Amino acid sequence: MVKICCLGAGYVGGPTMAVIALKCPDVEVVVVDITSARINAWNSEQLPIYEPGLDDVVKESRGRNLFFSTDIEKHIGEADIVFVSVNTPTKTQGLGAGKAADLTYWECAARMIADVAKSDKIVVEKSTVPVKTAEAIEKILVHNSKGINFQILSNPEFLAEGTAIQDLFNPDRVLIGGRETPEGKKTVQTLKEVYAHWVPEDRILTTNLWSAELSKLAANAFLAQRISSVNAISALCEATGANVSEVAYAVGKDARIGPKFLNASVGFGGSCFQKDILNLVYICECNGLPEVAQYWKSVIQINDYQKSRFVNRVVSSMFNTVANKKIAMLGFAFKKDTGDTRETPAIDVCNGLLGDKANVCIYDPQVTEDQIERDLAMNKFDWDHPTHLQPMSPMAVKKQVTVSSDAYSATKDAHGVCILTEWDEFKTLDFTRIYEGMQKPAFVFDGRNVVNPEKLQQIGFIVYSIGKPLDAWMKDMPVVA
Ligand SMILES: NC(=O)c1ccc[n+]([C@@H]2O[C@H](COP(=O)([O-])OP(=O)(O)OC[C@H]3O[C@@H](n4cnc5c(N)ncnc54)[C@H](O)[C@@H]3O)[C@@H](O)[C@H]2O)c1
Ligand SMILES: O=c1ccn([C@@H]2O[C@H](COP(=O)(O)OP(=O)(O)O[C@H]3O[C@H](CO)[C@@H](O)[C@H](O)[C@H]3O)[C@@H](O)[C@H]2O)c(=O)[nH]1
Repeated sequence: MVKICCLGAGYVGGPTMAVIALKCPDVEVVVVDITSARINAWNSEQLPIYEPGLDDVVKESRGRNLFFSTDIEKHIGEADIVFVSVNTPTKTQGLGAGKAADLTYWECAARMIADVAKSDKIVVEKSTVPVKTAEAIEKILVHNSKGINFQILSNPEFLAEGTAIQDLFNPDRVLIGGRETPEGKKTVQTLKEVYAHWVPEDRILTTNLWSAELSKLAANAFLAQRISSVNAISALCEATGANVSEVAYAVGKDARIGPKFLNASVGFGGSCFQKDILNLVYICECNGLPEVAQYWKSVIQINDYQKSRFVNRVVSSMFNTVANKKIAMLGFAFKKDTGDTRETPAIDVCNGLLGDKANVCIYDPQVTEDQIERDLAMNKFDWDHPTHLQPMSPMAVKKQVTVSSDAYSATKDAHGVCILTEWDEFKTLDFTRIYEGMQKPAFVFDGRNVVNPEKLQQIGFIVYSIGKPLDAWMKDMPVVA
């Protein structure tokens, strides 16, 4: 029986390994982590992450050929294939701070593998890493082990949160990069056989190591670039009376462009896009390519612009002040169907409103009050660090922020409602009831284009929808971006 051990029981390690175990009953999969609370949760009824379909997948394999453990040494020792899916956040200090990937966790993992391995192993990069990381990892493994043969593969993960299970069941592609030596090719084949249990062969791509590592950063950069492109156009739509949904539809009808990933929004969030583009920018700078670095940096600059544009629109529409006004925030997660708040635009929007002295009342179906407090107390780029390293929530957050358990109480007596996550339940809210409970004039600022602006205007709301023709109320109001 092939034995797999995965270091890192997070958003990637957990679901990915659960699917491998489900699809390959002849393979034993053990997911290990340094955080025992996370492992305990994976072994309980309340999994540590919310992901549609995940519970069923875990239930079917857990205890059969899927295990979660904190005994890292034992399971690395027994494994034939060691996946490493530890976090690779943006560095917050020192050389490359705010841009470069922090490989501390990866290096620790590699040293641990070298330390405890007593038999040959295939080590698989599952985390997103800078191109050429495999070379450094190989050196650590070789220099610190006693004659053991390590083969390294790059197998970046392309799942998106909220659709992780369907993405893993039916991936557009699985990418495996390896050394172009006979042994390297054999190793690629071994991993290919694992995925071949359920992924059609023509979707399993094999490349050299550097192409695989770089393809992951490039794919995220391309995806984020589409969002920044449509968001940039959304600002022009508001200035001219064009409708961004109509423009995106017309543009996306061109088969060369395609319709996906063209939804204008308050900005992209999540643990990957910003981090990976910053990493790409840093790599370009280190390779003497400042123009290329600037090109990708602009994707993030437009994203930051979009978030501040949204806050400024809220404040300027409400008589240029939100001081002491209750603003309801519907949605805090970075997208629907996840409880993940890493780099969610809601943090920036909330901070912007708090800076203008608003009282913000937040409702999100999957995000806890504790999480919101932690997020609002964090410095930028602190998001992917262990909980115990995060600063405590300051009193200001406690004073100005409340969390509600439903949309109706969150919006009660509010002056304005900001929609920041496209949860399905927000599409079917009773907005007449919400309007009746609010201060007048009542505003809705839709950062995800989930409501029908005309219908809400008929109820009496003043409505702002990203990139849509402006409400008469806002037409002549200058907005400083
Ligand atoms: N989240 C996503 O949707 C996604 C998708 C594709 C790729 N990625 C990439 O995958 C990697 C992991 O992302 P994530 O979202 O799962 O992160 P995460 O923070 O949810 O999980 C990482 C886990 O690794 C553990 N860890 C750290 N050092 C360890 C060690 N030495 N041994 C064992 N466990 C250790 C941490 O305790 C944590 O539980 C990142 O590089 C990320 O860029 C993420
Ligand atoms: O048209 C769109 C599509 C997405 N978003 C936003 O973009 C962010 C990221 O969304 P998405 O890409 O769906 O989720 P992630 O889980 O961040 O997944 C991305 O990042 C992962 C981590 O690297 C990759 O594996 C995935 O392929 C890649 O889609 C979210 O805030 C979305 O709301 C938009 O604003 N408009």
